[in-house]
Amino acid sequence: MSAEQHGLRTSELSVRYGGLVANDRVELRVEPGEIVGLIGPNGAGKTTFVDAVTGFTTAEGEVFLGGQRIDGLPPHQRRRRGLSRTWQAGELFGNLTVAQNIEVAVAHGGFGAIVRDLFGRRRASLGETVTAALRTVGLDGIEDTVTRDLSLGQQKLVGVARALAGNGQVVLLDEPAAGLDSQESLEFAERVRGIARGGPGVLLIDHDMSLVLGVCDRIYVMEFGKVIFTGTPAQARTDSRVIAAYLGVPMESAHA
Ligand SMILES: Nc1ncnc2c1ncn2[C@@H]1O[C@H](COP(=O)(O)OP(=O)(O)OP(=O)(O)O)[C@@H](O)[C@H]1O
Repeated sequence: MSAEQHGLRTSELSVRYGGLVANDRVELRVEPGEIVGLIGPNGAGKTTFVDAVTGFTTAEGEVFLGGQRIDGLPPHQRRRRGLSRTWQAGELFGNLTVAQNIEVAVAHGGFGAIVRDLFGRRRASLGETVTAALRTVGLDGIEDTVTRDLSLGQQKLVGVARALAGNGQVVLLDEPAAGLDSQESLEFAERVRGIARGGPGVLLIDHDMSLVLGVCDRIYVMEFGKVIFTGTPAQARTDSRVIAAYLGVPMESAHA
């Protein structure tokens, strides 16, 4: 089976908002177990890409998940097939418990790969699914805590657990580390590594360059809707197009 049969792949994905081409024939792939970064200046089209892939905005082009075309499907069916996301603004209900927040996102029998690893081959109960999702982000034991009582860092991780809990294949994290301090960001990077080790591919969008360059296997850089660079973090640090897109700011200190 070719590598194309796994993970997420887009082909010629374009999004237009009136006269603005917000995504311009984007070719991107995320393999299982791989952490891929998507970076670029404000307004480059990163969130638009996540919206297009997950079905929340109209796009032209093709989206494949596990080798199957999914671009004709509505968002909930893409999620059921194993594609999930977090939202930039967070999407948790502060007055619900952590478990309740995750339960509302769990589609029938989702979270397959990780739960099967942890609990054997039988279908997991809702409670097991919640516990497994929290364990993956290092937050086991807080199921009954009311979400607004958590720190911001913990809330971000609950958002990630919630995305994972409906998911088996690829998770798209849209600025998951925004608002975290540098220590929390380091811990978060460890958690992302743990998630990818568990099987799912991860697409990480963030303005924290030390997080993205430190944790990702490969990086895509987007500018004005186009992918202008693909390569390893080490290659990104010295690529003239990437440096120019960040206005000459050294990559290590380029925070938006
Ligand atoms: N619903 C919309 N209608 C019209 N234009 C939009 C819409 N959503 C985004 N845009 C425009 O598309 C372009 C890409 O926006 P997008 O939010 O995808 O960028 P981004 O790279 O995620 O930015 P940031 O880093 O600030 O989150 C911007 O020019 C933005 O103003």
